[in-house]
This record gives sequence, C-alpha cells and structure tokens, in this order.
Amino acid sequence: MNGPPQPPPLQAPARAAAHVPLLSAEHLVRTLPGDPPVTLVADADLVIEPGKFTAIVGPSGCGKSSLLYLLALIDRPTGGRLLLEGQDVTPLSGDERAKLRLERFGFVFQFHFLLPEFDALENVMIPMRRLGRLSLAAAEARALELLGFMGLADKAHKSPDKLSGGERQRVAVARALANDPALVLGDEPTGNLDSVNSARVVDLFRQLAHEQGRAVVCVTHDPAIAEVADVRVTMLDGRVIEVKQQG
Ligand SMILES: Nc1ncnc2c1ncn2[C@@H]1O[C@H](COP(=O)(O)OP(=O)(O)OP(=O)(O)O)[C@@H](O)[C@H]1O
Repeated sequence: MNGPPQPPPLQAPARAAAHVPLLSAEHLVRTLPGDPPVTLVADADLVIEPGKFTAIVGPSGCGKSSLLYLLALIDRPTGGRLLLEGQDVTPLSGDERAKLRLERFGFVFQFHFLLPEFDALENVMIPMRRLGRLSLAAAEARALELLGFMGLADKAHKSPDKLSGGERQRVAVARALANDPALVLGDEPTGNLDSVNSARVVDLFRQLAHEQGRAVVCVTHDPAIAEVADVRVTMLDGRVIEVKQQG
C-alpha cells in the first residue's frame, strides 16, 4: 500500500553567487581571565582566501600566535565569531573542532614535532591513519608521493634523527598535507632553519597556495616570508592594524 504522498526531494540550494572565503574572523577576541584580565587578541577582523599566502607579522608579543591558534580552531575565542566557508564554527564542541582540524587543516610549527620512533614515511602517514579514510597501502602511497613532492623520496625510511633540520621540516610540511587540507597554517615554520632551507620552505608554501589553491597562513618574523606573501597582516598590541594586499 502506498503511504501519504511524499514531498518532492529537496533541491540543492542554488550556490550563492557571492564568493565565500575559506575563513572569516569577525571581531575575534581572546581574553584570559584574571585580575586584571589579559587580552591577547582584540576585535580582529580578517578574511583568509584560498589560493593566497597570508603572512601575519608584528613585534614579539603582539598576539600573532594567539590569532593563529584562534584561526586554527585550537583556541576558543571569548568574543566574536569564526566562519569556515560561511558556517559559524565558534559554537562547535572540542571534538567537532578536532575533527575539522584533522580533515581540513594542516600545521607546520617552528619545531618539527616528528615522532622519533617512526621513520619519515610513517610520520607522514600518521594523520591519514588517524582520519581512517585510506587503506594502509593507499596511505603509504600518498605519503611517498608527498615526500617525493618535498624532494625527499630517498629519505622515506630514515628516522628523523638521521635527517637534516631542513629535511625534517619538509617532512613536517608533507605531514601537514597528508589529509589534503584546504588550509595550511605555519607558526614560524622557518624559525629554526638556515636561509637556504628557509627559502625552500617559503617556495613550497607559495606553491601550496598558488599551484594547489590552498589557503596558507603563516606567523613569521622572517622578512623573506612577509615580502613574498600575497597578503600581509600586521598586528600591534593584540589588534590587526593593517591588512595589505601585495602584488
Ligand atoms: N597563556 C598565557 N597566559 C598569559 N599570557 C599569555 C599567554 N599566552 C600568551 N600570552 C601573552 O600574550 C601576548 C601575545 O602572545 P603571542 O604568543 O600571541 O604573541 P606573538 O606575537 O606570537 O609573540 P612572538 O612573536 O614573541 O612569538 C604576549 O604578551 C604573551 O606573553
């Protein structure tokens, strides 16, 4: 017997004609409680676009890393909101934020944080194994491909302590790309590298934005990064005081 007539299937909503940025920070605030409270980020407005390399610069202690950790969904804002592709992610639970980070974001820090008991290939496979979407063989193939892209195909089975500083940081970049992130975040990613390796990592980051269409955001003191970025965000005393489109 037929049931009551069913409504027609929902149409997919027409794609908004307006361009939706990858991330939009609206009046973001991060204040630590205390007497007096400490404001690390005050009223930050910022748009992060795919295909662009954004550098966040400013004097030591001005709140660059604090802003990055808000954009990265690691820390929670105490005011304002953060939209990921137009969706407000501010109210999400810790677990939901962790899942989004694993699926959509890749991180490169000043220190590589590779696990010493695993070789380069296994380190790159870790985020894929955590996400659990690829078989072991597929994860291994992708990790090899990423190491190849980093110029490290012949180092796949070396443990981190047998690699140079520059090689370790490129393994860390490969690991950041493991789950094909839309956003790559760097916190002083070249801070520990000599100028040659630093330039190599900066070139890679530019490629990730310009050739692969990812959004790349780096906190940096490195003038070479700030110069080649598409967007330079300058902070002072917790505030974004300038957003400059370069070139
Ligand atoms: N957990 C915390 N408790 C108290 N103060 C903090 C905390 N985290 C950061 N701060 C302070 O907040 C300010 C901003 O720190 P943040 O690390 O974001 O600055 P930064 O611009 O990235 O600095 P740097 O360039 O030196 O790394 C600094 O004055 C720092 O000392």
